[in-house]
Amino acid sequence: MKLPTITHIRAYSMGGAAAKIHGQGGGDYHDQGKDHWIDNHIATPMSKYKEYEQSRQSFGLNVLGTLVVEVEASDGTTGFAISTAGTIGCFIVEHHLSRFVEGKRVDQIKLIHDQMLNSTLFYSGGGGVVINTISAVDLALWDLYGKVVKLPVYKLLGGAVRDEIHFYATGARPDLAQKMGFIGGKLPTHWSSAFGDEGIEKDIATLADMRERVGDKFWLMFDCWMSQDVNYATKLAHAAAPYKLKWMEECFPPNQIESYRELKKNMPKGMLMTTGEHTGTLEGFKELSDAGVDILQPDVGWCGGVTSLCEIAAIAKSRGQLVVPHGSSVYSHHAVITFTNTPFSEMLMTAPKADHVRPQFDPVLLDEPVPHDGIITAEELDKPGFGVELNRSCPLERPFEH
Ligand SMILES: C[C@H](O)[C@H](O)[C@@H](O)[C@@H](O)C(=O)O
Ligand SMILES: [Mg+2]
Repeated sequence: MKLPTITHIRAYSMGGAAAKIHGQGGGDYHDQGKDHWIDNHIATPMSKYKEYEQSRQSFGLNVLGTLVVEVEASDGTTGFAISTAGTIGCFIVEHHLSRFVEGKRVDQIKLIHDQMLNSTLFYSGGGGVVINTISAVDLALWDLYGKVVKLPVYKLLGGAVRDEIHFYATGARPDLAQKMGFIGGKLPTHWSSAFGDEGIEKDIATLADMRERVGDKFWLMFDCWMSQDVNYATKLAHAAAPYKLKWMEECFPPNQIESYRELKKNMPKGMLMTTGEHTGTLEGFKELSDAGVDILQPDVGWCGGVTSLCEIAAIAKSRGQLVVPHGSSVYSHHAVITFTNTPFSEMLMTAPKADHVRPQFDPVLLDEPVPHDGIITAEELDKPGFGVELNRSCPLERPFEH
């Protein structure tokens, strides 16, 4: 089969500080409207500042906005993907990365990936918005390739190793998630080292209440979003053990490898330590794996795309560790269903009260699949590419053209 070449790459943004319309959700799923659980006194490294304690949007968590990357082939087929990079990402795609994409064949994804990574090293530092942007291009290329050869991405990656993906839910209401058929509920912590022992008491009270509601078998986890120090995390883990907390997630910033190593030694035996959603390089994941992280949690839109996610999964596999990507919808589903060390996955509840299942990247992806009874089947993923289309009625802007 003679494969077409890529003739155009285009970048659009939605939301974020540069946009007129906010609270749309989308690729930057923290860019939600008012009274949303995801912006209600969640503990962060900024919690120590009174003015930034209540809301993560107040310190700019939704400042970037959604990046949409669209690629077009010489046969007219288009592919696209999204991530969290907004207008900055549009600039990088149009004025820098486009030169590595246009003119290549649709199957030259790994070559393009390596050129994007190496050509941006002088300003990416190996992570952050540059890697988010590269991830969106990589995902768009996989989508285009699948749509050209009329195969789902998971089949391009070697096929499913299981018939279904089972999900835990992240949100304020694990008790409701249990009723929806999820296998567990991950609670954001609302307090942190900045609040001392009182913070531990308050989050433990929430955990105890949830354990009462869900019974003994349902998984409960804490997501600590980089807000702790080793001593606080150690005390919280031991206080949580009687309530069968399954894991402590992202207690520290991504580069505090020694803190993770220390916490792993201090934690109650059997409790898992997880992290990775804000790490953007293979080297970073290797260091976390070396530090004893039990579950690596890359975000496929923030770690280098599917191409990088497959390499990260191999790092975990080489040590008998799991890779359970941070919630990233179809972009993660198509990869994890081909991974033997991903026994379950994450569904981020973006409904404002976490009381029903809303597509994570709503409203940007048309036909975005969601778990039913906590499950998505391989069959539901059986559509070309990532199986979704761009909702062109969204307020998308193309700020730069190359
Ligand atoms: C719920 C957490 O605070 C974050 O908002 C979430 O995006 C992430 O940490 C997660 O693991 O889902
Ligand atoms: Mg997390």
